[in-house]
Amino acid sequence: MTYTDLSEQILRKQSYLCVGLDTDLRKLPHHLLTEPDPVFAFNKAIIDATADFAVSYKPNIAFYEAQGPRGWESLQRTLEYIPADCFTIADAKRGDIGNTSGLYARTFFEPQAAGLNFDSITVAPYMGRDSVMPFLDYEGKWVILLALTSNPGSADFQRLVTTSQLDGGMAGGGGDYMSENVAMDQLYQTVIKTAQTWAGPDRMMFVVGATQTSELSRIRELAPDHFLLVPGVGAQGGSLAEVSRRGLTKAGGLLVNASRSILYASDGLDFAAQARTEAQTLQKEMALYLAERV
Ligand SMILES: O=c1ccn([C@@H]2O[C@H](COP(=O)(O)O)[C@@H](O)[C@H]2O)c(=O)[nH]1
Repeated sequence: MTYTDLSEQILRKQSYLCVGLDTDLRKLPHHLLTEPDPVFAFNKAIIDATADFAVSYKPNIAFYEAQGPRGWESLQRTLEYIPADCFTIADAKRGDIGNTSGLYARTFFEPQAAGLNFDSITVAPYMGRDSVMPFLDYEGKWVILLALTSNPGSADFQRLVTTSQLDGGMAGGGGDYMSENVAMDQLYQTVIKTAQTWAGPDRMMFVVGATQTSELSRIRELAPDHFLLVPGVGAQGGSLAEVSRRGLTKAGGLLVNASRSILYASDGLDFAAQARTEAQTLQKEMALYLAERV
């Protein structure tokens, strides 16, 4: 899916909702456990119930890998079932030396390899350029790079202040605090600046937690046109209003993820109906913010 396609879907559906398919076998409604593939049966019902209000689906790969081969089959079935007008994200957080990243890219982008054909994958940036480029070798596929994550531990490394030489140094651009030829940035800011020399907004997004709204305006300055994947609304308590106020662009520019708050709104027979209500509530709020944006 292209940048323009995604932006058009957002405007058409009046939504930038990404439904996170963090499907935990232990949390499924009991009546589904007799299905041949309970995880797929659950995902199918959730997708049917939420597709009117979502522009994207994000299976978190950990939930499928934890079930061994049958989890992988559930993932394949789920991906095939997601409507073609929705942007698909493999939340896998991969990245390794180039040779190995190439195999990860094959896994998630080449249907004839592992039976998966995602639009995008989340990638950890800390092994640098050569660990990310193999994903970008796949034309039309997207990298979603972890920048400032939603968890408390994001402060351990991502918020550390780093220095870089402006005259031919690493960051390529001005820093938040300047002294002569040295720019000082937080590490996540260096990630955002440097990664923009690897790919443009048409192939790369950044992960920014909904719990990090104090940094969001600065992030928008650093990456004015990039889509941001924003998890952390719902169960993690992030504010959709704040994220939208600081992050929305003319093209939309946001994919806001909610997983548990939608998937597990009810554990009874009405789980899909309750998931639909949760998704619709978020979409209605998003439509208001889309109308208000400059
Ligand atoms: O910074 C990050 C990066 C990824 N995630 C993932 O998003 C979902 C959030 O789930 P909720 O149930 O809506 O909290 C989950 O798959 C995380 O692994 C994140 O939360 N923060």
